[in-house]
Amino acid sequence: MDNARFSDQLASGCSALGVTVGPDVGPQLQRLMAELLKWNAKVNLTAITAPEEVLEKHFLDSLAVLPEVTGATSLLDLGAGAGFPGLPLRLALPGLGVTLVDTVGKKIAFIKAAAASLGLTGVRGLHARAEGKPETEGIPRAQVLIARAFMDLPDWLGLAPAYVEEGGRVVAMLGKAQTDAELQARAAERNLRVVSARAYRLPFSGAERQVAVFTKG
Ligand SMILES: C[S@@+](CC[C@H](N)C(=O)[O-])C[C@H]1O[C@@H](n2cnc3c(N)ncnc32)[C@H](O)[C@@H]1O
Repeated sequence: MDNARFSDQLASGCSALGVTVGPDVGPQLQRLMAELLKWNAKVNLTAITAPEEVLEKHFLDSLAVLPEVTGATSLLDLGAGAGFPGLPLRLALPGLGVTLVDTVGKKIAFIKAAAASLGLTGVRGLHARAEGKPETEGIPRAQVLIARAFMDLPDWLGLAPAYVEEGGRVVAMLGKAQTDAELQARAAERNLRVVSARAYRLPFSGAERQVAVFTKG
């Protein structure tokens, strides 16, 4: 994908999603894509490798949740894989400190290398397993905890509160939409409250997504 097409697709995708990013974000995402595809040729980081799909399914899907993250100063991305959604969110929100956690060392090695290559400050890759004990795991709490394609919602909501600072929120990026009643029930099981839930579609494939936000009590 050449630069002009990448810029056009990013702009039209952001517009369809109702999000805005600064002028530096496009070139930085292009560099991130180049790093991802270079690494992925040697080590398996993601099954999504066609540039158009990386742009839509990794980059734009990550940026789609900007409204749920904007305003936070710290973000913890559990099960970040090759850095999604944490890395695109950090690119769009330069003041955000982001910790990305994964059990797979090569994914964390990629995140660190990509952050260094892009000159990103405030990005920490952590090779760890999240099991609900942040102190012993060495995983810091954050104002906003986020995960995409990490665990089933009930398991995720069971684990999540341990990683959120007081007054913080849990952002769940869901492939399969839940009804309001289902979200309320899942939240109540874990002594959480639903703050918001929003369905959206990826701009080119039309794939359905949902983002739900929870807070304690
Ligand atoms: C399906 S991938 C999703 C990756 C990324 N969030 C995305 O949406 O592209 C799930 C990731 O969670 C990681 N993972 C699974 N259980 C974990 C745990 N308990 N702690 C940290 N990472 C975990 C896996 O290694 C894998 O990289």
